[in-house]
Amino acid sequence: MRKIEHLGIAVKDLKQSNELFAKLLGNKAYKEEMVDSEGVKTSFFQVGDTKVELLEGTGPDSPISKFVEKRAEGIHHIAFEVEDIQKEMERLKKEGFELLNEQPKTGADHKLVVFLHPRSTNGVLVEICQSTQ
Ligand SMILES: CC[C@@H](C(=O)O)C(=O)SCCNC(=O)CCNC(=O)[C@H](O)C(C)(C)COP(=O)(O)OP(=O)(O)OC[C@H]1O[C@@H](n2cnc3c(N)ncnc32)[C@H](O)[C@@H]1OP(=O)(O)O
Ligand SMILES: [Co+2]
Repeated sequence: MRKIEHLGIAVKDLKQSNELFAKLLGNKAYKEEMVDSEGVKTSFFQVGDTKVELLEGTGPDSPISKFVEKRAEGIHHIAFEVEDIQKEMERLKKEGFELLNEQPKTGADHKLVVFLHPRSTNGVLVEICQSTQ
């Protein structure tokens, strides 16, 4: 794995949180993007060599809405950048991690993504992602 690509933070209101994080980080989100397949609206902030991804659920079945409902707003996942996602999926499967999807999915910000179930990663939802750019 190359680096932490982003930290995903679940929020109730993306607009309000964009303002809050712009104040906190001293710069504005560089993009907003809907990912209908995941039921999320996202925004991205560059922080040095990595990013913060804010996520608001778009409906009650969204993983983000469920997370906020069951727990609270807060850190939702950690995303690691990989060079070859298929190769990394094979490696992680062999190591006994539980992959949540059989094939990479299209994520936000020009990425292919795969998630690992938090029960196989000490309670932390892990995303691995490969750039498509
Ligand atoms: C925008 C695209 C992409 C990107 O490009 O960056 C994204 O980041 S999308 C982010 C949103 N998408 C996802 O989160 C997809 C992967 N997640 C899932 O498949 C599910 O959320 C889940 C992790 C399998 C949980 O789903 P489910 O079992 O239906 O939910 P429950 O609410 O019943 O939770 C079961 C169990 O898991 C715990 N949980 C849920 N979410 C998390 C989390 N983010 N981190 C840690 N633990 C989590 C939840 O608390 C339950 O635990 P117990 O109560 O102890 O059973
Ligand atoms: Co993410």
